[in-house]
Amino acid sequence: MSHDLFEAARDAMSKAYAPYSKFPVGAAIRADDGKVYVGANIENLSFPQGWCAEPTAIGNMVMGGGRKIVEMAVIAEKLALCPPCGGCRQKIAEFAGPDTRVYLCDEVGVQKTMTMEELLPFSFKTEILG
Ligand SMILES: O=c1ccn([C@H]2C[C@H](O)[C@@H](CO)O2)c(=O)[nH]1
Ligand SMILES: [Zn+2]
Repeated sequence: MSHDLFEAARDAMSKAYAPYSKFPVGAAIRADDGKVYVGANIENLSFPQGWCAEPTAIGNMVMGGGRKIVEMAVIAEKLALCPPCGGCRQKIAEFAGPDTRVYLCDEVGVQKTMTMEELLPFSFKTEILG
C-alpha cells in the first residue's frame, strides 16, 4: 500500500467526532476512478445513531463518482487496530471484490493486511450455490 492512503486515513481520523467512545477511527479508499475518498466515525448522544468511519468513506466515494474499492485503509489511534465491524464488512463487500485488500493500521503504519474474502467469508449472495 502506498503511503498516501495511510496518510489520508490518518488525516481523516483527526476529523472523527467521537466524544463518547473517545475511539477515533479513520478510513481511506482508493477507488476505481483513481481518487482517494476518506471518512471518520461520527457519533451521537443517542448512541446507536452514530456510525463508523467506513460508511462515511463509502458514502463520499459513491457521491464523488467512485464505484469500486480498489484498496482501503482503516486506522485507529493509540496503537489499537480497528478491524471493521460486522456491519462495515457487509458495506465494504458491496463495493469490493474477494481480493480487495483492506489494510488495518495504527498510528505507526500498516499492521495487518486482509482480503475481503478473509474479512467476510461465505458472504450473503442471492445466487444459488453451485
Ligand atoms: O468498524 C468500525 C468499528 C467501530 N468504529 C467506531 C464506532 C464508534 O464510534 C467507535 C467505538 O466503537 O469506533 C468504526 O468507525 N469502525
Ligand atoms: Zn463498523
